[in-house]
Amino acid sequence: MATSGSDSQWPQPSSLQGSLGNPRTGAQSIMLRSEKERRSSFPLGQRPTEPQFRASYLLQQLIRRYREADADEGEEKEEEESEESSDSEMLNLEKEFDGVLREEAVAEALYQLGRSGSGTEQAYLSLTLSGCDLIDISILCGYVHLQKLDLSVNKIEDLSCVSSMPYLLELNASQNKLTTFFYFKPPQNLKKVDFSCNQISRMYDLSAYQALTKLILDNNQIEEICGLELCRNLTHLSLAKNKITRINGLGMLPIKILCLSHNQIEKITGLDDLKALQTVDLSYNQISSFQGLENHDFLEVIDLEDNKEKSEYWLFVIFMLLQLTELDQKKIKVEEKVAAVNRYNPPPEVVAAEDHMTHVVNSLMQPQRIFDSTLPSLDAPYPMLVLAGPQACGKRELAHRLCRQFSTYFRYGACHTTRPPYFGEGDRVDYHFISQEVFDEMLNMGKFILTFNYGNHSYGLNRDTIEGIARDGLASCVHMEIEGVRSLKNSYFEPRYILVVPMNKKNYEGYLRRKGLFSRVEIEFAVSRVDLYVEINQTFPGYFDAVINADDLDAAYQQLSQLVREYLGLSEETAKSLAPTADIKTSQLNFEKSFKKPSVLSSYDFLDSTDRNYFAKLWAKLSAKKTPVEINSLERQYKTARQALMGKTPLHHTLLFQRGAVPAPVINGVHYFAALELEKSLELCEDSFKAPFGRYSEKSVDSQVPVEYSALFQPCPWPKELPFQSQECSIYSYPASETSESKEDKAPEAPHKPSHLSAKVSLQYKRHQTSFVSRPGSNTKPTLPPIPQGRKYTSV
Ligand SMILES: Nc1ncnc2c1ncn2[C@@H]1O[C@H](COP(=O)(O)OP(=O)(O)OP(=O)(O)O)[C@@H](O)[C@H]1O
Repeated sequence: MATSGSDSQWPQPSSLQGSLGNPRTGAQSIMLRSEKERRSSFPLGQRPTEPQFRASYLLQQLIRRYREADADEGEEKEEEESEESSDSEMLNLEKEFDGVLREEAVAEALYQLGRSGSGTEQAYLSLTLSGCDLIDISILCGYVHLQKLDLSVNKIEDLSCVSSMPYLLELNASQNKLTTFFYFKPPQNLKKVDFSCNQISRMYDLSAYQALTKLILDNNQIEEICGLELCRNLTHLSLAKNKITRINGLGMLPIKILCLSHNQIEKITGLDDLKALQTVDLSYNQISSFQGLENHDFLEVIDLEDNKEKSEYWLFVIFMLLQLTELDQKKIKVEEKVAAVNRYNPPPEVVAAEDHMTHVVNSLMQPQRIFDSTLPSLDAPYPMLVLAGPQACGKRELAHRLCRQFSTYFRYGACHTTRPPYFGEGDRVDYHFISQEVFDEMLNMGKFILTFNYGNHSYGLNRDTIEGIARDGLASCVHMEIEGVRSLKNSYFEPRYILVVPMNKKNYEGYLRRKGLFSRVEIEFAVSRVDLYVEINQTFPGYFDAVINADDLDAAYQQLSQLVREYLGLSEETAKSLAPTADIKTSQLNFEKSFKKPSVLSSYDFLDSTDRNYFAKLWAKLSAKKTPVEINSLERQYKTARQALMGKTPLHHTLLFQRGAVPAPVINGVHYFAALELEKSLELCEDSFKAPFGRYSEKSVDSQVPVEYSALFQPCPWPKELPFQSQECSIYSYPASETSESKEDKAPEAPHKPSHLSAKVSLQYKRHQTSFVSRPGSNTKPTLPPIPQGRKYTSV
C-alpha cells in the first residue's frame, strides 16, 4: 500500500480503510458514508483541523462498534441473517465497482490541511488513492489545490486531470496503465514524478517541466532517453528495467543519482558532462568496457554488477574512479585501491619488479641449469657494464667501440629484439633480430634476464648471451633504456651503470630527424625521455655510477674509455695497447705486456686471475672503505638536501655538472711511502688543518687521503691531452679544466692549507705519478677487474 507516508503517526485515510475492510469492497462504501457523515458534522464553511478530523472519526468508529456489541441476544439470529444479506450486498457492490473515482472516496482520502498554493485559502493539499482499482479519475479536475497526489497501484490510463492542478509538487502514478508520458498541462512547480511500472514506450520533450528534480520511470518500455535537456534541476533520474541500449540525451544535467540498471546498454557513453554524478547504477546491462566513467570527481557509489566485463572489472573500475567508496554495494578497501593502481598504472618500480619476477618464475619452471659463470660468488658478482640512455643517443656505438678497444676485457652483449634491422645493422652484431613468436617463446622458456617494450617492439637481454660471454672469461657490455636498468637492478647482477645522455636536446632532436628512421611522435618521445634520465639522476644520486654527456660522441667515448680504464686500473698507455690492431703479433705482445708489467697495471696486485676466489679477493681488497668519490657524492647529496630544506630547488643538472672535490686516490701498497710522506706532512699541520672528511688514520695501503688534498695525488690520468676535461663531462671528480699540474698550482689555495705541503707532496706525486688509482663509484659495486682467463667453456 502506498501512502504519502509519514506526515503523522495518525493513520492516513487509506490505511484506515485497510484496517477496517477492503477498500474495494462494500466496506469502502460504508466507510465513505461514515466519512461523509463525519465531515458533515462540522459546521459548514468551517472545515475541521486535521487532529479534530481524526479524533471525530475514531470516536464514531468506537460508538458504532459499541452499539453492535450491545445488541439484544434475541435479535441475534435476525441480525445474522441481516448481516449475511448485507455481505452479499457488499459483494454485489464490489462486483459493480466501475473504477470511477467519486467524491466520497476523494473526501475520505484527502489529508494535510494547509494554505493553498495561491495562499488565499485553507485546503487539503494531499490526496492518496493508492490501490483503489481506479480507472477514471476525472473528478480530480476540481481539486485544484492539491500539491501531493498519490495514484499508485490503480488502473489509470488517463492523467489529464492533472492539468488542472497548477500547484502540484509531487505525483506518484506508478503501477498504472499509462501509455502516455506527462500527458497533461505542466504544473509549473512539479518536482517529483514517479511513472514507474506503466506501459510508457516513449519519452517526450519535457522542457516545460523545468522544476523537475526527480523522475522515476522504472519498469516501462522506453528505448531512448530524450526530452530532458532543459530539465535543469533534475538531480535524480531512474530508468531501470527499460529497453535502453544507449545512454544519451542527458546533456549537462545536474544529475547526482542515475539508475539505468536492467537495460541493454553496451557502452558507457554520454556521461562525460554529468559533472555532479555521485551514484550510478548500471548493473545488469551488457557493458563490456567501463571507460566513460572516469573524470567524475564526485562519483562515490557505483553498481556495475552483472555486466559483460571480465572478472577483472572490480579492480579496473576502482582504478578508474579512485575516489569511489563503494562498488556493487560493497565498501572498497585501501588495499584494493593499491592493487588497482599497480594493475593498471603501475609505478616503474612495480613494472620492473613484475618483469623480473616473470623471468625468474619462467626460468624456474624449466629444467634447472646452473649458470655458474655469471652466478656471483659469495663476495664478488660477475662484472658487467651497462650503458643506459635514450634511444639512439649513441650508447650502442659507444659499447661497440669500447668492446673493440678493451677486447680482452669486454664483449658486446647483443640483446634480442623483434624490431626489424635498420640498414647496415647486422644480425647478432647489433641485436639478435627475431620474430615476436620466437621472442614470446623465449620469454616463456625463461630465457631472458629482462625484457622491455619500446615503440611496439620487444627487447630482451638473453641469459645465455651473458653466460656465453662470461664463459669466455669476459665481462659483458650491454646498452638499454632505464626500464631495463630497473629490472636488472632486481637481479643478482650488479653491473656498473653509466648514463649516456644528450645534454643538448635540440641537437639530439635534429640528429634523430636526420637519421630518417623515426616518426615525429617517436622523436618527441625519445627527446622527452632525456628529462626523465636527468631527473632520475638528480633524484637518486648514485643510481648511475657515472654520467657521460653524449652531445659529442668522440668526447663521450674518450670519457667512457677513461672511466673504464679507471675501473680496470689501467693506464692510458695500457689501454691503448689493448686496442686491436692489424698486427696480430703486436697486439698479442701488448696483451701479454699488459698482464706482465705490474707497475703499469695498477692496484690489483696481480692476483692470479685463475684463482677460485679471484673476484672475492679483489672485492675484499677494494671495498673496505668509501672512496672519496662516494664521499663527495654523499656530501653533494647532503648539501642539496640542506639547500632544499632552506627552500632552494636543486638545479636540474646538479649532479651532472657539479663537480665535487677531486677524488683521493687509493694508495697502492707499492707506493706506500708516498702515503707515509703525506701523513708526516699532515701531522706537521695537524692543528691548523682539519680535513673535511677526516684524515686517514692508519698507515695502511688502503688509506685514503682527505678529499681536499686528493688532487695532489692525482695519478697519471687526465693529462692535458685527454679530451674529457670539460666541466660537463662527469659527475665524478676528475679535475675538470685542469691538468694535474694546474691542480697542483691550485692546491695551495685550499683553506688552512700550508703551502709548503703542496709542493712536497706533488713532488712525490710526480715520482709515482702512474701508481695511484682512484676508484669511482660505490663500494657496494664490483669494480671491473681483469677477467679470469682460465675459466673458458666450463660446461653446465
Ligand atoms: N633488453 C633491453 N632492455 C631495455 N632496453 C633495451 C634493450 N635492448 C635495447 N634497448 C633499448 O631500446 C631502445 C630502442 O632500441 P633501438 O635499437 O631502436 O635504439 P638504438 O639505435 O640501439 O639506440 P642507441 O644507439 O642509443 O643504443 C634503445 O635505447 C636501446 O638501448
